[in-house]
Amino acid sequence: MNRRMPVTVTVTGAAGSIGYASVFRIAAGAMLGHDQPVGLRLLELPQAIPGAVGTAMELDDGAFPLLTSVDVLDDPRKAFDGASFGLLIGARPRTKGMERADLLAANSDIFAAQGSVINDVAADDIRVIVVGNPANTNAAVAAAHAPEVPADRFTALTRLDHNRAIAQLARRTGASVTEISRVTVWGNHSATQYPDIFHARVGDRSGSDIAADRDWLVDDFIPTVARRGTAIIEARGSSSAASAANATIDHVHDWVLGTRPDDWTSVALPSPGVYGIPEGLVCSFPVRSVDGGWQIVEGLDINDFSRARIDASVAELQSEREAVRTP
Ligand SMILES: NC(=O)c1ccc[n+]([C@@H]2O[C@H](COP(=O)([O-])OP(=O)(O)OC[C@H]3O[C@@H](n4cnc5c(N)ncnc54)[C@H](O)[C@@H]3O)[C@@H](O)[C@H]2O)c1
Ligand SMILES: O=C(O)C[C@H](O)C(=O)O
Repeated sequence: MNRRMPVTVTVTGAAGSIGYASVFRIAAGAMLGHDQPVGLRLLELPQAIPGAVGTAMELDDGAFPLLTSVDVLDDPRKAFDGASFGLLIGARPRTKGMERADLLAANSDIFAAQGSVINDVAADDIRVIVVGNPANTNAAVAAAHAPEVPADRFTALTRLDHNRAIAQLARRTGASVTEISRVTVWGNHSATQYPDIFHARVGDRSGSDIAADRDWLVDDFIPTVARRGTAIIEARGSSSAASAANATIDHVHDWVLGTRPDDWTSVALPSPGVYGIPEGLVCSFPVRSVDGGWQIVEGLDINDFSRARIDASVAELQSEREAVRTP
């Protein structure tokens, strides 16, 4: 019999594509472990409540041993009350022909309001992952409206980019994904992101050896990873859903249960001012999870090739930050 207390996980946009692809795996224990009971709160806009009710019915029908409760709510204050995890997925997704900049104004109000509610009612150990785009800046907005929550509890999803980079590297080298470690995605979850393989290991090969083929690196690897989201929108007519849900679960799983030994992952979190990245900017870094908190891997040599690309993505983050109003 399981004697651990259930933890409350609030999922916003629960009736949407990523929400739907996430909640069943959370209920099955893939995110917090197979010994951790979970109470799910599904937050939706009023017009999407019927869809969320249907999802809740299906969760019931899964008879998940770890799932202790499911609540469908349209009131953020009730949804985040006592929550230990906030998966902030609900947002307006980018559709064909829409620029990310268009999303800034539409979404910053949502994340300001949710940050403020999290500040007021969430559990003291609240950990937030922002998935809704533009994810880095939305996380910065939410954090800015939650002054009583430590800023490093607000993160944004770049694990999908990290996983995409590993998959492309595996395809290129013929290695299994399990043989690949120490990949880093720097910067923004956007086309300016920089997937860095200079410190990676692929079996017994070094990433810098693989990166020596600059034509492949510049013309194939980096743009394939950085533009994968757009390629998926073009192919599917809507943005990635199952892979985004998978990455969200990977992110929280590693945050709570730790990163692989001798490896790291990529997470966007407020910069403490390392690697020349301005303090407070929600930027993707190489990180390890230690005792339930993210620690940036410091001291990596950044060559000129990498520096220019990191700086370009950081410049974009700065312009996004300037475009949204924060207190
Ligand atoms: N960071 C990443 O790696 C990544 C990857 C893929 C998609 N995304 C982003 O994730 C977001 C969700 O994508 P999706 O495909 O699930 O979209 P979707 O349109 O299928 O679902 C979004 C859901 O959010 C709900 N919603 C909107 N505003 C809300 C609010 N204020 N409170 C609660 N719910 C709200 C909508 O009613 C809808 O059901 C989009 O912004 C998309 O661009 C991010
Ligand atoms: O919605 C998008 O803009 C794309 C999405 O963030 C993705 O990376 O798949």
